[in-house]
Amino acid sequence: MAEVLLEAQRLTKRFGGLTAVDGVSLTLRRDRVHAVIGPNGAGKSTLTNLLSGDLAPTAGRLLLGGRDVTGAAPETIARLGLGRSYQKTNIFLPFTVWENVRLAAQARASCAARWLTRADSLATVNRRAERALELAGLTARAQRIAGTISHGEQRQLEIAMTLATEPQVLLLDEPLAGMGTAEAERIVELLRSIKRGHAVMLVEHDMDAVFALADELTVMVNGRVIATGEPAAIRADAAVRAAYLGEDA
Ligand SMILES: Nc1ncnc2c1ncn2[C@@H]1O[C@H](COP(=O)(O)OP(=O)(O)OP(=O)(O)O)[C@@H](O)[C@H]1O
Repeated sequence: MAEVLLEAQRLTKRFGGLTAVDGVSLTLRRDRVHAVIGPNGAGKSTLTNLLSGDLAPTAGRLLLGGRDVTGAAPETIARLGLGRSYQKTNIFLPFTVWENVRLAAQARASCAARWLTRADSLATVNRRAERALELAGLTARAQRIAGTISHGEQRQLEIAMTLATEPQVLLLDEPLAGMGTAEAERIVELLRSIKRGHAVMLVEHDMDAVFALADELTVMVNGRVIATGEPAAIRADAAVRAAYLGEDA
């Protein structure tokens, strides 16, 4: 079995009287895509925020690379190897594609840079940015202004910016949102290629993409996990079909 990079143990998040995430356990492994699906309001974004440290859990534990990071700040969790993309884009539209990716690479380097000479750190940042652009299939777009590339390319840029921090674990929140079929197919191919070396958690409503990519799925409804397993088992699960796919059990 591939190496475990992230483990959530019975994570819970309450907002006042509402339990948005209710005792969710989840394991992310290197070289695997783990999709989290569920209807609107199921708690997928809240779970993502718990894993990235953007929200602190009310209860439960979070382990990253075997270290307990429960309640740690997002910057600490990012430094320990977790990168995430957001539903709302973080791109600086007036800047070039290259400048956006370089800024993301620089954010990661700011700590390490203290130990390096300026020239070394600059070279490291540039190398990291170039690699991220290449992995995301955007090398040919490097000098374009980010606001002028297509919606699909902007989502690729978002992924490149996440990769530029050189994470081990990637949390991708609806990377296919608002895309046409051809663009979606390109991103599916891209995600398939970047899963090598990374543990990927994919939150996505596009079921074709989910079933094309996922090695494992977790299905959430009302904050709870109702099923976890391989795609074939999830497809066949009566509770999932009834609760989520809208079919009679
Ligand atoms: N900051 C918050 N304060 C109060 N309630 C919240 C907060 N964030 C989320 N919720 C509630 O928690 C529940 C889960 O929301 P969440 O956004 O995690 O679901 P989701 O599965 O990501 O939905 P979608 O697919 O629409 O993005 C919802 O009932 C939502 O209204």
